[in-house]
Amino acid sequence: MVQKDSYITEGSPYGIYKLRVEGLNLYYGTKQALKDISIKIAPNTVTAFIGPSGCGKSTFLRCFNRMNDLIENVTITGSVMVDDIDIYKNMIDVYQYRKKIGMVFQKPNPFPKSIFENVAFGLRINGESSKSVLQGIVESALRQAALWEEVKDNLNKSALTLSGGQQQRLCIARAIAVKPSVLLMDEPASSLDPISTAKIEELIYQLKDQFTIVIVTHNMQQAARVSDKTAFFYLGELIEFDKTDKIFTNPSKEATQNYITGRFG
Ligand SMILES: Nc1ncnc2c1ncn2[C@@H]1O[C@H](COP(=O)(O)OP(=O)(O)OP(=O)(O)O)[C@@H](O)[C@H]1O
Repeated sequence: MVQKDSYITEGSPYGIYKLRVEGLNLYYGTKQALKDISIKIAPNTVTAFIGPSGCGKSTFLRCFNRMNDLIENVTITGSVMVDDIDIYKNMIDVYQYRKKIGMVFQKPNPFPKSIFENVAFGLRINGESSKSVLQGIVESALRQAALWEEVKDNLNKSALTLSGGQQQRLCIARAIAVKPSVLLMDEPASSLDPISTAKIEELIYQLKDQFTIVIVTHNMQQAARVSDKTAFFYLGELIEFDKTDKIFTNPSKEATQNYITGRFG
């Protein structure tokens, strides 16, 4: 039996990685934005992507749910394996696949619908119509997103009446209601005040029991607080990937050291 702790800290003793990328290159037209990226991410961990603006963090994050497919002129080579399946191979049904991957964006983007319908949205699309099932899952997702107590008496109110921090937790509830196995977060707290940010960070920490989480952040304190492992990117390359403590206290590469000490970026 694998000890969960060794799973988390040492990666995967039996080679079971949730996400495994090998030799990934991505071009926007002729401009290369990602260069020969390889990385292995263990299940039930939080991985932070850090690096100066324009280094490719968001582009790389979008490779995991094939969102770059929606951008014209993008070419991708190499492999991105999720649960040991290469998601860029032709036989993948992208629409079905994306359901496994939740995404939370920088700016909260609730639909102009009620709080309840925002969380129920993906479930309804998946064909769930039973009121009691929907109610149960909506409540559970809102509880997991630490929003239930604040909204339980107002589930029919428009989501747009919530504060920014509440809206972001609602978006997290919406993402997790359909039970994805991976949760991608692109600077999820950058538009929020410190109290809302602390709530989101607490949430990320708790959600890793159920999901594999990858978060892009400009905030190095945040990366240090919430992540198990940190990947430092620079000019489209993955410079260093290691345990978060190591990256922030004793990085192996000079470029990482320069970045975390604020010498550039
Ligand atoms: N849709 C696009 N078309 C062309 N180039 C793009 C596109 N999106 C990103 N790029 C370029 O790819 C590079 C990486 O951008 P990306 O947004 O991934 O970086 P980032 O590290 O997430 O930056 P930031 O921290 O500022 O969000 C940049 O040079 C950017 O200009």
